[in-house]
Amino acid sequence: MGSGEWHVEKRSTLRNDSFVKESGSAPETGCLSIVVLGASGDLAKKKTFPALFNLYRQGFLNPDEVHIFGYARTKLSDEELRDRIRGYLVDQKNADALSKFLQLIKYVSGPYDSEEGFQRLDRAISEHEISKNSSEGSSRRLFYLALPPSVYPSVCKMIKTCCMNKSDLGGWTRIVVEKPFGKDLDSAEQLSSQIGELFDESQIYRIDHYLGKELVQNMLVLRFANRFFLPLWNRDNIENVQIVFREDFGTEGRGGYFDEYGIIRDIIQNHLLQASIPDIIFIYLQVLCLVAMEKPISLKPEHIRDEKVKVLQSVVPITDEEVVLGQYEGYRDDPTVPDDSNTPTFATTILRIHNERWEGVPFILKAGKALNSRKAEIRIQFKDVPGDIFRCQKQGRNEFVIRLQPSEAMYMKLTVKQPGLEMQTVQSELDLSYGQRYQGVSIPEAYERLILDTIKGDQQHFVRRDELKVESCCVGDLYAVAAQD
Ligand SMILES: NC(=O)C1=CN([C@@H]2O[C@H](COP(=O)(O)OP(=O)(O)OC[C@H]3O[C@@H](n4cnc5c(N)ncnc54)[C@H](OP(=O)(O)O)[C@@H]3O)[C@@H](O)[C@H]2O)C=CC1
Ligand SMILES: O=C1O[C@H](COP(=O)(O)O)[C@@H](O)[C@H](O)[C@H]1O
Repeated sequence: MGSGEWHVEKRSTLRNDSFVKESGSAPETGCLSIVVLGASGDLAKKKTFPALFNLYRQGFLNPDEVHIFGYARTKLSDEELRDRIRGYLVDQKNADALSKFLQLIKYVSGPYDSEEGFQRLDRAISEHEISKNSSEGSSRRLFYLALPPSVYPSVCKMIKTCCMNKSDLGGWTRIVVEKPFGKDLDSAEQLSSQIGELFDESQIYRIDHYLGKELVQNMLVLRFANRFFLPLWNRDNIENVQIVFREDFGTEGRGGYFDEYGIIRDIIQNHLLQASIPDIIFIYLQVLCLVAMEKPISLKPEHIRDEKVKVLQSVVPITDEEVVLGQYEGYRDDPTVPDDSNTPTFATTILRIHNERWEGVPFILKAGKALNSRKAEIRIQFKDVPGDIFRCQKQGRNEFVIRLQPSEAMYMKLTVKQPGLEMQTVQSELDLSYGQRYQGVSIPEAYERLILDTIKGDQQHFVRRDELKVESCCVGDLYAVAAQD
């Protein structure tokens, strides 16, 4: 390879071979049925079906093996469902792939709590399996719950009663559930128990799609494959860590869902921490874990998740003084939001981690909807240089910034000599912007990657039950503050 050239391996080779070797699980083949429950909804059309289409057109879903089923209460024909989602499937230019993909989709309408509907769904899946497996073989059934969490227990019960894979020769049944996983510790535990009575932990994939974002997936590599960071990543060198999520749009008709959960559960608990504050804060806990955790003993999912749990267990209870909540003007104008709603759409809080590495370092989490820009980033701010000899100028701090979106990038802010005859300092950047450095490489959408992981049985980027419990504990204080206000 010439200088300046680089080589991108196919994703399947990149991670999975090493992972499969470590975990000892063999790649699986055979008939695959993917069932999207809540197929009439917002998530299904915006994220789930587009991710499935992208996997299909890149060759990750074999048309000889796969069939996709939509299930929801709304009465629709197969063609009506296809028409609803067609506009969200990107590669409109590749009409052939698009129409072949749409033909793989069938729709079954039924309630979420009646065996009759799920028996019809089971028959549709079985017909597909029989048509694909001329001789009996392993069959794989993936149920994706693109639904409000309130219906998870009944849907899981129906799947267990009516729709499990029947092959004695292998295969599996897996369940993907979306956050928020409950509203507080009690409801999270209750939901976990209800689902846990029906399925093994190895069958349950709790999805937080921020864990599928390229730069979040890069965190372990950055931290543990670079000598640069190893000695600096601690309380001796780091002043604070900021994890920020801003959206420049509001609830847009999702108020019915959002108002019940709020920004803490929507984002902070899930994506940023995966604990339990307004929906936005939920997102942040997982990201925080990746920034703060110790090196796992291997890349095995259980080893990584063990280290994340330790971080969450070390989070100190949040105090009222370190929480600010707000609601954007106009939120209550959304017809799906109650006129007297007090639900926060903005939250900022400080988390403190009581361990040897992080004692005294504030982790500042900020998340908000309908702000003036859209951005998600992790900003590591370093301490000032001791004994600064450039006193004439106020030196900027060193910062390491990981921008998750938009335009994935990471850059280091550092002080250099201003070019010229004078000895003056100036802040500059070492910049790795993905758009420039990896031109022509398409970065997979988070959901693509995570759905592929569920098919491969890799739970590394999903939330384990005990992680969820500790998360809910650590943000429980935040919920309490939100409830007071
Ligand atoms: N939308 C998004 O961008 C994202 C959503 N999520 C998560 O995905 C899940 C689904 O979200 P989303 O698609 O936005 O939600 P929707 O409100 O669009 O609900 C999805 C479907 O569920 C059914 N449904 C809605 N409300 C109820 C109810 N009260 N009881 C029973 N069924 C109901 C409806 O189908 P029908 O009436 O036809 O049965 C609806 O089409 C949530 O857990 C959310 O947190 C996660 C990340 C992003
Ligand atoms: O889970 C959610 O995430 C989206 C933001 O996802 P992004 O990948 O587009 O950044 C957020 O809008 C939504 O409220 C929340 O439920």
